[in-house]
Amino acid sequence: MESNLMEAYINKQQETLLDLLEDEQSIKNVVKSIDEEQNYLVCLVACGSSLNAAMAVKPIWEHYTTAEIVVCNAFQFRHYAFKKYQGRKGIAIVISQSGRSTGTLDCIQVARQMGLSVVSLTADATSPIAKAGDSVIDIGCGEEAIGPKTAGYTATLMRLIQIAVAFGEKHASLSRRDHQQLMDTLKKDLNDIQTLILQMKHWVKQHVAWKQAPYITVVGYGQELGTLYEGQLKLLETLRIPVLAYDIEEFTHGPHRLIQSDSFHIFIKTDESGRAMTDAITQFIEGVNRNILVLTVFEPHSKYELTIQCQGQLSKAIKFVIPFQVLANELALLTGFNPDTSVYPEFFSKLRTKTT
Ligand SMILES: O=P(O)(O)OC[C@H]1O[C@](O)(CO)[C@@H](O)[C@@H]1O
Repeated sequence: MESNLMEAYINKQQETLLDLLEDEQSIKNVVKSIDEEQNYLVCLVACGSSLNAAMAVKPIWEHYTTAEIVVCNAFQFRHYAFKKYQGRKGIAIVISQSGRSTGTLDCIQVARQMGLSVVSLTADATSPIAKAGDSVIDIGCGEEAIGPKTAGYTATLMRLIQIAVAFGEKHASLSRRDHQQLMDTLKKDLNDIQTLILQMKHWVKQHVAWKQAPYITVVGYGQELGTLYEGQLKLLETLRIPVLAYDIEEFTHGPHRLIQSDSFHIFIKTDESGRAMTDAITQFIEGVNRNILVLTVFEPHSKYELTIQCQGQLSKAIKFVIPFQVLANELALLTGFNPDTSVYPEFFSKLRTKTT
């Protein structure tokens, strides 16, 4: 029995992602219709967790396409991108899980004035953002009726990964066989999401002191920066305490002073260049407190480490965010706060950043 809606959304991710993986045709049709040239521009435009998803997949896009990939939040895009990119050939992929963020919607008109064609990526085919695009890709997760998004975030990631890989196949940087292999590995990697969720819930039960965290730092590097920002957003949306995300080396230039007897620290340790620095910092923190969690692709070599199994590169963005989602919901529930609750119900209508 699930305690709240957020838990239900977290739990439905494995099934949704595996279903999305089987549904590639709509993506291929849209990608086929895009007529890209040399020096092609792809702007990924979004707000909040949709922006974090764009950030998390940028390295995958850069790996499989030759396009210039620009990730831009909606405000920056509307007010500052025009001069820089006007006249360039390309597309804007306008991402909004609800399809109702007004700033993101306005970006569609700006993109057209810049000469870009627009692909809308949304979970609501009847939304203003779906209607305004030249073409629409359904995120396929249905409505997520609470503030802190989880299912919509990973479904967005999956769609953006599928589009990047479809571009790769179209331009023969990926053979059909390589494409199939990539997708088969991704499928295997996604098959144990539910186990990862249970593992994380077990971890929370053994670390209930984390519910008292006055603040948390989240540190990582390389391709995992988008995941870091999403992890930060999830924790602060539910726990409503400061959560600060830093690149590994940046953490050593000032933010290290946040290491105190009652501070809490999460690290993402992958097979890129920051591994040794992560080990050095966690060893240092251990001299001050024991409130450390290291999410890693490696076998655990200390009691702080929790291994996330990823055979392929495509699944990392999806799987590394799951522990943050579970932590965010379970710790908030332990504090007595249900993250399903709308904290300021009148906020969006007053600020007009979302239509109803
Ligand atoms: O993807 P959308 O629907 O445009 O929403 C952007 C952000 O707005 C929120 O719905 C509320 O701030 C977040 O949950 C989400 O990340």
